[in-house]
Amino acid sequence: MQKHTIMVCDHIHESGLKMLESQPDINYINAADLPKDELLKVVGQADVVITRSSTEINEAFLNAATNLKALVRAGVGVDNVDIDGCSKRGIIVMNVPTANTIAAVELTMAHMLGCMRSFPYAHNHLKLERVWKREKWYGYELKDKKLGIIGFGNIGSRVGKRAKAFEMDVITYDPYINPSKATDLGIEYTTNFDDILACDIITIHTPKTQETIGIIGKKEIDKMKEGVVLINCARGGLYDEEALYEGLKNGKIRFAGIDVFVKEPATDNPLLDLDNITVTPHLGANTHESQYKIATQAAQQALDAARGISYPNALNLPIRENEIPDFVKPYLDLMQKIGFLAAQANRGAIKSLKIVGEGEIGEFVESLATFATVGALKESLGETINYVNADFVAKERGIDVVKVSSPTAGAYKSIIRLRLTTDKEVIEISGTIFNDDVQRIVEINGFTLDVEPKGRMILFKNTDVPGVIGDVGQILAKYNVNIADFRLGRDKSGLALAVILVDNDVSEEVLKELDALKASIYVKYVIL
Ligand SMILES: NC(=O)c1ccc[n+]([C@@H]2O[C@H](COP(=O)([O-])OP(=O)(O)OC[C@H]3O[C@@H](n4cnc5c(N)ncnc54)[C@H](O)[C@@H]3O)[C@@H](O)[C@H]2O)c1
Ligand SMILES: O=C(O)[C@H](O)COP(=O)(O)O
Repeated sequence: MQKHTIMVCDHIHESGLKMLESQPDINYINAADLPKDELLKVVGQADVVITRSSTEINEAFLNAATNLKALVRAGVGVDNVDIDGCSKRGIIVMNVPTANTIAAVELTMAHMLGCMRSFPYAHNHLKLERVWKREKWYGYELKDKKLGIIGFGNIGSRVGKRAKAFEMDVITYDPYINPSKATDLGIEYTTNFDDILACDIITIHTPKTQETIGIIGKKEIDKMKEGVVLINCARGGLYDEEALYEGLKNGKIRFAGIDVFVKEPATDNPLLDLDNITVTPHLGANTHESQYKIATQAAQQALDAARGISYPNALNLPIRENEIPDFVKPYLDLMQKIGFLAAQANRGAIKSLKIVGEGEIGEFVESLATFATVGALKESLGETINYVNADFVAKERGIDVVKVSSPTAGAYKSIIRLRLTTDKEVIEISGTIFNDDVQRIVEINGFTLDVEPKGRMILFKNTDVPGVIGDVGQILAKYNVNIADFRLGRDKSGLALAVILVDNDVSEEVLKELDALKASIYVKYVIL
């Protein structure tokens, strides 16, 4: 039995570990307790890894992970993963997007309440210092305060709902959502960031991207109300930490609730020296319920990926299987075969690929191009080319990939065409699907045909003179090569192209003999 290795690089709930341990085809390695430099020495064994935010998936990791095919981030944020680096290497990156939503939402509410009532400070005063001083701990209420939410996705929107239950006035800024997502909940939607800066409390729930790093800095804090409260349970660095420190120190920011830091573990962070901040060590996802869900989902995703079954929540696959209509799938499969066929029939350094989708299939030309590229490069790169790295590899090799779509397809409902140009020649192949799933090559280099693309195929171009078919048949018979199907295309200039499907392997000797026929223009042999 072929065994796949799944390595767990960070601590996940034992429910997920048990799922991995119990699989006969899985070699499971728990490397969560290894120091990260030690991890690099063993990660080369892994086909699939499961990680959390504590493992940096950078160049050094990827260079060490020589067998890695897929990575499961057991959580939401992938700012610790070099996704481009993974894509270049054909590594599929998945996350587990919603399993920790509630945990993060509730921690955000806890921080908000903690900030309003100085909860941890009052607690420590009594518990650690044994001081009973009720008048020292007057707090503030959430009711009637205005909450500004930056980022209204899974977490932000649920924070909004809960804030409404506290009778807060809520406004959100998220340029990427349909405003009705907020307004349907009675939450104001704004495209003016200053509306957020004018709030009593501000919380952020965006991913960490070039656009959101430092989205709150000194300039923004200057515009805020005196005594504003800031919450960050999303990612360190969304609030510029120096500006946050300054604002807390000079009292412009009355209080902050912070779960995440630029550098973690954050035991040396100057923010910890302040006494108007509540901090937690990146606990947003750390509830029993959420970690159980994340670990079991991550383990299942890792198992499916290791076995090549599916890649749920893949972030760098250009095509999401569940978003592709059923009628498109056989065209994609056919396009990959056409790419493979074309590259075998026209060996050499590929210069360009022109992918055309006509008719209904036209709008899926991007996906057709990915499949054509995989097919065309499979001849030279074998299994190292896949749907994740196809675009990168084509670019790296200087292959010009041209995509054309047209709403009409002549006599067909849809037709797909590939023109593959190498340093030697050009080949053009077109295909279509009949009766929903019957694949057919309908044209090769201008010759109209009707061939099922499968198995061993001889392409024989010749001058269209009497006796050629008989000669070809005789040679194949002489070498015990059985003909399964013989399709002929002819053109007006007196040339013909035969596509001969055969049951047995065809040797060089046979091909040479066919090519030696007087009528022969070329002989090509391909295997699909
Ligand atoms: N502290 C924790 O342990 C913890 C736990 C879970 C999630 N998180 C983090 O919380 C964040 C949100 O997670 P989610 O599950 O809600 O993600 P999500 O993808 O559901 O929502 C993110 C939202 O941010 C919006 N957004 C993106 N760029 C924006 C911008 N420039 N301005 C305003 N809005 C923008 C998106 O449109 C989206 O609606 C992520 O950074 C995630 O890593 C942290
Ligand atoms: O993005 C996330 O899912 C959270 O920040 C949780 O990260 P963690 O798995 O490292 O706790």
